[in-house]
Amino acid sequence: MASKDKYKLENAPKDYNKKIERNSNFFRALKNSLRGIWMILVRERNMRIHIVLGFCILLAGLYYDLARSDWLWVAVAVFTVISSEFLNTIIEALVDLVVNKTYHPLAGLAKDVASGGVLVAAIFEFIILAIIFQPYIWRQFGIVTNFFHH
Ligand SMILES: Nc1ncnc2c1ncn2[C@@H]1O[C@H](COP(=O)(O)OP(=O)(O)OP(=O)(O)O)[C@@H](O)[C@H]1O
Repeated sequence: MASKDKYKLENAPKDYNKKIERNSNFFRALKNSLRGIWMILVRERNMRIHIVLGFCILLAGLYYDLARSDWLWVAVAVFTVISSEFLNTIIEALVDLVVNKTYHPLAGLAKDVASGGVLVAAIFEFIILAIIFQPYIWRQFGIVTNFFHH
């Protein structure tokens, strides 16, 4: 495989000599998991966006010196979106594998529902971030109002 096609697994030749076996030790399992994380970062632009956004949120949280309980909500919001993107990528890969580039309404349904899940998670993240950061951002502009105080 040419190096630029390294991450395009769709066209990878089937290697029947390669064995599929259980991960024999912890470190091999860890290596495969890290490879999974690397693959999703390389292949999915949305995942890179979520990660960059996550870092921006981290910096904003440090800047505004969020309370410990706020950090918990922010972490839940960010990781929910990232998890849903993992699930979306798994479903896309499995659907492509099963239908092998042929059209099927159920394939479309599975992909659309998976990507709908990411959208719902992103809306959840937005709501959490709005609730947490609203007072800090408004104060930045001299407006001291906390909509969600009561
Ligand atoms: N085999 C198929 N049969 C029917 N519809 C399909 C099939 N493959 C894709 N689609 C439709 O095309 C859309 C885009 O599919 P694609 O595989 O390009 O996902 P994507 O653009 O990578 O999605 P995402 O942006 O969530 O990563 C799907 O949501 C689905 O509606």
